[in-house]
Amino acid sequence: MKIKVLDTTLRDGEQTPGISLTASEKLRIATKLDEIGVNIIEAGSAITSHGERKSIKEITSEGLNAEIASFARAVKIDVDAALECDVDSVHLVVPTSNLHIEHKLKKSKEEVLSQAIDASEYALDHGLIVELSAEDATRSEMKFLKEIFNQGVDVGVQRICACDTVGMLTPEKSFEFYKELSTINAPLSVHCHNDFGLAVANTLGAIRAGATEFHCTVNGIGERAGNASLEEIIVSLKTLYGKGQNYTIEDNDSSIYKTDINIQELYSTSKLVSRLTGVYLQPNKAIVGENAFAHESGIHADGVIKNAATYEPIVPELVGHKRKFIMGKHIGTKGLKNNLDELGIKASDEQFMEIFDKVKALGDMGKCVTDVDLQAIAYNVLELKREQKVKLEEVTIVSGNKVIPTASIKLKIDDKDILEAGVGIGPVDAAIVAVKKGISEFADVELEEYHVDAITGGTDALIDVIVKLRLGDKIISARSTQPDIINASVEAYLSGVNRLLEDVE
Ligand SMILES: CC(=O)SCCNC(=O)CCNC(=O)[C@H](O)C(C)(C)COP(=O)(O)OP(=O)(O)OC[C@H]1O[C@@H](n2cnc3c(N)ncnc32)[C@H](O)[C@@H]1OP(=O)(O)O
Ligand SMILES: CC(=O)C(=O)O
Repeated sequence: MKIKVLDTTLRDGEQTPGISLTASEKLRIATKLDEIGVNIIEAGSAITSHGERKSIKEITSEGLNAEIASFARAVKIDVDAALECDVDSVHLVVPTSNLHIEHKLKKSKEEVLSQAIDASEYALDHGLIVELSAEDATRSEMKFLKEIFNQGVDVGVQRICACDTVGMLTPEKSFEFYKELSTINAPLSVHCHNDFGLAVANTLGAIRAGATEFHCTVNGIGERAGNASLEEIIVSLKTLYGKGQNYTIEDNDSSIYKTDINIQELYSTSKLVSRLTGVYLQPNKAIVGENAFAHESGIHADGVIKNAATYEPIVPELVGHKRKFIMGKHIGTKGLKNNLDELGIKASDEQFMEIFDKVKALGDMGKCVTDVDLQAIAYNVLELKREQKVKLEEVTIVSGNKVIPTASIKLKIDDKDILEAGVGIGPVDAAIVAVKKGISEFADVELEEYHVDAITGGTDALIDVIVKLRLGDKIISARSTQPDIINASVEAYLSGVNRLLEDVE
């Protein structure tokens, strides 16, 4: 059965407190959603502001394949605002629970019903596709809900949607609820919120019951605890309702439920949305979190090395992610051997056990060992010394409340002095910009992640910086711990760069 995807990252997702995307950021996300096969993009809520209308217009003028929708209340001005943006459709929302009708709208049911139908007719008369949506549907009287939907269908709305606005469903109730609504003569859509952490399960329940479209957001962002997450639903539909663990890209059409989504782009889409919205992903987020395919425990790493299926429900490459073996307290010998092999380090049995003991000791101190830490430990044990290609000679920062943060940097690269300067959003950014310029002749190293932690809490704390750097396909993590955030950042960056450049040579 074909299931349509309405992605509302740019509307409900943007309603996450604190998020406000610029028009160009919205366009980048919309373009990505279109590329990965989203059928309907809810680009925003046109009535919201002048800026919102500008963003939606930029998206509608892009000629994307997806249907572009605007949220609209059941009022003429909202539909007019949507029309001004040249959208294809409106997600026309009307509250249906007594609670919302009496306390929020302060209207009677009859008034709400005629408001919904009038607004639907108005939108249809102006050439829009209408998805008539019931807000707080799951706390509404079924009789009234059906009445609104049936009257909507009678005047020509193309789709209906029932929203679990405050996440009150359970998977069982969801199945029953959407089963009942699936008897209405129109494609049925499900919109679930995650207040009890059940948005994805409830969405799947609704699809099992006959919903043929679901609403979702990338990374599950949205009001309060968020919405049902695109990546979790897609992977569940393709694998759990298909060939399970044996699912491969070639099996795209083998699942009971088929979507147009390119599953291999889910991780890159998640990263894009996380970066542009500034909503940092919890590491244990299913499918796309940094730990979703990371293994520290020795028993797990050993199992995964022998056969990944032992501790991975799907291979990470399926969603464009990567497997990682983390080095900490719980590491075992196989996991460590794997990481040393990846770094190209060969050790005798005795040397290996010495490296292993040192990693365990750091783990006991609460440390997580980065690739560069492991390399340093191994070189120490193996009594190897490698010359660093890029050495930091000087870094100077100018920063304050009345200047653009500026950094000048002196590097020694293969005994050649390099002087560079850079400006940035803050002093750390300026320093990294300057370093990046300094090494640009040798390598284009991308900073993929930057984490900073004040270890001892106060303003005089030791600063622990961990960076993740990419050079082509090669990704490396590196750290520096120092009292000064600029020095720690530059040192962590350069130690990662040196490690990456060793591989190039
Ligand atoms: C569950 C959801 O996600 S709903 C979507 C939430 N999204 C938004 O709120 C988008 C951003 N919102 C905004 O920019 C503003 O709230 C606007 C422009 C929509 C409205 O602003 P204002 O006119 O100042 O109204 P305000 O936001 O204070 O109150 C909302 C009004 O809409 C009414 N309303 C709420 N939902 C609906 C609806 N679906 N249909 C018709 N009217 C509605 C409320 O009753 C209230 O009207 P009232 O003051 O006459 O009682
Ligand atoms: C419409 C909507 O976003 C909701 O009811 O949750």
